[in-house]
Amino acid sequence: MLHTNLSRLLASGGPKRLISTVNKLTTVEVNDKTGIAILTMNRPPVNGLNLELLQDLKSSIDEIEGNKSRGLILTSSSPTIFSAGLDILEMYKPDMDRCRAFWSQLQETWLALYGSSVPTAAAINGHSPAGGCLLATSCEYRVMVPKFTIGLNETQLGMIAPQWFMSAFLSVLPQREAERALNQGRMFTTEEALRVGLIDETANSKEEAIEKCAAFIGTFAKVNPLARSLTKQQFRAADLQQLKNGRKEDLEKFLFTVSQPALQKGLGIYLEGLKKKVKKQ
Ligand SMILES: CC/C=C\C/C=C\C/C=C\CC/C=C/CC(=O)SCCNC(=O)CCNC(=O)[C@H](O)C(C)(C)COP(=O)(O)OP(=O)(O)OC[C@H]1O[C@@H](n2cnc3c(N)ncnc32)[C@H](O)[C@@H]1OP(=O)(O)O
Repeated sequence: MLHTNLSRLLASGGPKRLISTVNKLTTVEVNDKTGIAILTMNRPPVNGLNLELLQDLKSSIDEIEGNKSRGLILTSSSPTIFSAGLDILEMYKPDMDRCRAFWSQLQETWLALYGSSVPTAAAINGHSPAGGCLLATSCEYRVMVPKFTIGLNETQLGMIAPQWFMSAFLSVLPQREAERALNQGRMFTTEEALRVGLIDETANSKEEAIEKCAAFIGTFAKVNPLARSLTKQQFRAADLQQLKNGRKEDLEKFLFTVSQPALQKGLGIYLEGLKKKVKKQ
């Protein structure tokens, strides 16, 4: 079968062409034979989504859209973290001009990924909280390696996930499951995520996860690309439009939220907790 051959080729490490080294925090590798692009996040230690990583992600997505790749697989160069979500340092004691640019870029990058015309899949090779989960659920397919966690934990930080985070989550999970998980700020283990349908498959390694993502993308090999992409866009149009219409209001809500002293206090305590955890190990 064509898609099986595609995934074998990709996994075999077959002929790969590095077509972009321009961005500092992401790389794009397109397999010459399969035409599938692997977009890798590379911002140690945890792929925290700061302004620059979000800019590089957006520019890599644009590049993949422009070079006629047959699909996009999003993954991470870290062996244990897909993405730790938004870089909390962008929200803690922020410079308000940068904070504005940061949130606007997050909106821009999400619109590009969720609305991408090429088939998208996430090879989740590590923990994927909050913004990491947003990236994964914005893709059409998810394959995750065991012993990691994924979910929208915003309420655990005293924050509210914006409507468009919920839209991506709701494109994967039924409303009842999604509502409960968001209210709890629940992080799912790989096994739990598979059980509820937050991920589609598990894989024993990053390579196998990429292979399974490639197999998913291969299922479109015989489908008319324009018909496929317009169908996808119709499914996602209302979610995309909702943010496009409300971008300014969403930005103002975010800036208001981060300027609240109670939120700043909470973030400070949360960051301290992350650092203490490091010292204990
Ligand atoms: C009505 C209102 C309507 C709408 C609302 C409007 C606006 C909404 C407002 C706000 C929305 C905000 C949305 C936020 C979404 C997010 O993404 S918030 C970020 C959430 N992320 C997390 O909670 C993850 C925290 N990190 C971890 O759990 C662990 O680090 C992780 C499991 C990822 C990895 O663990 P481990 O391998 O053990 O690594 P360490 O914990 O040791 O971490 C290494 C260093 O990295 C630092 N770090 C980790 N995560 C982050 C992060 N997200 N941001 C910044 N820094 C991070 C950690 O402190 C360590 O730093 P050190 O080396 O000690 O300096």
